[in-house]
Amino acid sequence: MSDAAPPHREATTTRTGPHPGPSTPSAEGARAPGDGGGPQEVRGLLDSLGPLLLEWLPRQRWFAGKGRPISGFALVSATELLPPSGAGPGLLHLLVRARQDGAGEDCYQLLLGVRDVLPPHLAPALVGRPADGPLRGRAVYEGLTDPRLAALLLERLRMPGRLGPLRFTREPEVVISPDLAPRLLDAEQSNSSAVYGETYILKLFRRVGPGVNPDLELPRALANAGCARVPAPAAWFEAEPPRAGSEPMTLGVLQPYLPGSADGWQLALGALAVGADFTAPARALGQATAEVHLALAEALPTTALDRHRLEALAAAMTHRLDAAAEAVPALRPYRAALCAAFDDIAAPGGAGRTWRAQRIHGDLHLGQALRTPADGRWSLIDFEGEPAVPLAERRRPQPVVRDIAGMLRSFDYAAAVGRAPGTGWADAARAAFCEGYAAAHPDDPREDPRLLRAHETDKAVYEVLYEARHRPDWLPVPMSAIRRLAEGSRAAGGTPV
Ligand SMILES: Nc1ncnc2c1ncn2[C@@H]1O[C@H](COP(=O)(O)OP(=O)(O)O)[C@@H](O)[C@H]1O
Ligand SMILES: O=P(O)(O)O[C@H]1O[C@H](CO)[C@@H](O[C@H]2O[C@H](CO)[C@@H](O)[C@H](O)[C@H]2O)[C@H](O)[C@H]1O
Repeated sequence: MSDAAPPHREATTTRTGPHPGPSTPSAEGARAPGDGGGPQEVRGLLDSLGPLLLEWLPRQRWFAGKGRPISGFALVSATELLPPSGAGPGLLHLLVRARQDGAGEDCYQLLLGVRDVLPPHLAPALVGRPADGPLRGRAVYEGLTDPRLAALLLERLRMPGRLGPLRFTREPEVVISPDLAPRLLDAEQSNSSAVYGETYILKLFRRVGPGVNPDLELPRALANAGCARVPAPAAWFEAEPPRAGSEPMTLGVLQPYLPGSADGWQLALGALAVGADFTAPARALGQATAEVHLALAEALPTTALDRHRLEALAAAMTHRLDAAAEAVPALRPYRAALCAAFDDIAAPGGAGRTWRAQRIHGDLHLGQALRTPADGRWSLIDFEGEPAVPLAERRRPQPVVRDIAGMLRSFDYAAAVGRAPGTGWADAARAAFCEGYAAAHPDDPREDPRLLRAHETDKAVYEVLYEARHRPDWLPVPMSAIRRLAEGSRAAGGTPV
């Protein structure tokens, strides 16, 4: 296939056949809808959906490759969860690789409804009508928006088992009642979630890859360790590995829904709107975070953060900064000053004392903490880590300071978005969070300001890239932190964050 081929055409003809390229799983691993659909039918399916996906996929909030055109698709698997019958909808589960020039490939999970006639309330969910192929002329739409189809997915989790490459598992002691009415969350998300009868929430991962997703792995480990700060997975589903020797892909996790809960972001903005301080909730959140860290360190392996690892950490932070500055030129004037914060931790005695690395949340911010109104108790959710980071990296042990820095940045974000006058509100919330953490954990993050500053800098760099890609209007929020952190770094000896 010529690289000069128009993307539209290429997308319809790329690697759907039985002889995929080296990085593409074999189409023998792909299942076509209907009974025993072979490679011909598989090829026909993606050929006809390709042009529609080319338009639709980049518009989805959860599409990770924003700003880079898609140059081709490859089908990893196609499973018919429900065949269309008469006026009833069908449900097709697809794993599709999208290739982007210069950016490799990402595998996405799609749940597509299929109907001859799309009812008006589902019209906004339309992906399109294929011009040819097995779905020719039918309405193909985002399946989770259709309550009948979302209900079907819960039914699969309720009655576990296998279907083609898909494997549904339920914790043996969990009983899921039938007929829990579904509703799709319309939150700005990296994935998609459906709530069932205010009892369960199913998170459907969108960008998927081989290996257990930490958002299943860590909450399960925490539940087994008796930590009640995290909703325990009740059921989940995976895809069998497309290649021998590779690991299954986690596709979705069902967990108890915390009804009436509000997330820390909403609560912080609410407090800012009425000029209230946030120190009591921040202190409690620090304590909850410490409890989760302690439980993770008990449940899963830890390692010492020795000099060699600190050097590797500093090098990785510098590398991320360079990649971000490549994409966001506004970062470039601050590069040298920001690098100094990373170099600081690699210098002898840079992290004041020896810390340990362990499994952590990985993308902790106020939106990942839910508080239930009845008892004011905080729970943590979404242990997936930073969506842009490769899975293997997200599953590595890291210093707990990374999570702490994430939450400290979040207080700063809230203060900026909630237009706090001056830095007092954020400073007080940040201090209270650290106090709460230190009261419940033997390690006090304030004892090592250089390690904390390096992590806060690294997080702010990540946020600059995140905002540039997803919410350009918000770019000034992390950029003002970048300026402050660079200033602190330039000042002799640096200013503790
Ligand atoms: N157990 C839960 N109980 C109540 N609401 C939840 C629960 N889990 C997630 N949510 C809601 O769903 C939203 C998205 O969940 P999250 O796991 O953060 O998804 P994503 O990774 O796609 O951002 C959260 O912001 C929260 O409002
Ligand atoms: O919740 P996700 O796992 O999708 O995390 C991503 O999106 C977050 C925004 O929703 C982003 O968080 C940034 O914005 C928050 C305010 O909306 C702020 O509280 C965080 O501190 C800030 O990092 C997160 O970085 C990103 O990975």
